[in-house]
Amino acid sequence: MSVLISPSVLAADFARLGEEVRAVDEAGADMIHLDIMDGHFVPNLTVGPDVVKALRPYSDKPFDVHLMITPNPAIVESFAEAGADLISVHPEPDPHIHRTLQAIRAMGKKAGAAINPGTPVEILEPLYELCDVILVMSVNPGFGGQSFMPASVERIRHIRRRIDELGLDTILEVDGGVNPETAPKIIGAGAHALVAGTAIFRSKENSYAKAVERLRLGTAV
Ligand SMILES: O=C(CO)[C@@H](O)[C@H](O)COP(=O)(O)O
Repeated sequence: MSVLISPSVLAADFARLGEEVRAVDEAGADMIHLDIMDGHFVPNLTVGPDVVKALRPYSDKPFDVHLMITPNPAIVESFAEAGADLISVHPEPDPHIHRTLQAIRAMGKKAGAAINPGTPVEILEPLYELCDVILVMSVNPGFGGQSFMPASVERIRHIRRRIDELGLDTILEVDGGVNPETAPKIIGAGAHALVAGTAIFRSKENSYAKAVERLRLGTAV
């Protein structure tokens, strides 16, 4: 299975977001990752559905929207309407996570469950069948530029094993501190979708295409 790269525009130039989305699309990104934060579930604020909608014309690639928000069905729906293709939500703050995941699928979108580093992987047990994506946070969410938490490798391995045991084709995606050094460990543990902000938008060689390919191969190019 080839590795999917989903650049996180959290690290992009916010004054030129549309151009940045187009640039990573042309650089070979498989998806565009949009981090939505409400200042409650995580201590930061980003953008809402209007910005997602405004960015939609800049790329035909799937919009991979990660909602770091306290649960709110109307807000989830507004991101679907804005053009999200894949919507990941967190079980930690959501007392009705099954309903939320089912609602996302009912809107014709791929449903994802995202879990924080401190959340036991067992929280996913009742959710696997309802998910098209499992998003493993390898940093505490809220900010870009943090270091990959090494304990994530064992968590990824465990989730990969469960996906395979259940015979599912769930996308196993990892987000936080993903770079050319950590990518091989993440891929080796069984993930096949990588979210990266800093390693792409702030890569030293100043080529989004090289940065994307370097992550995809999990080696230097
Ligand atoms: O969701 C988040 C942070 O909460 C991530 O998507 C970050 O945006 C990843 O940034 P890097 O660790 O790649 O800089």
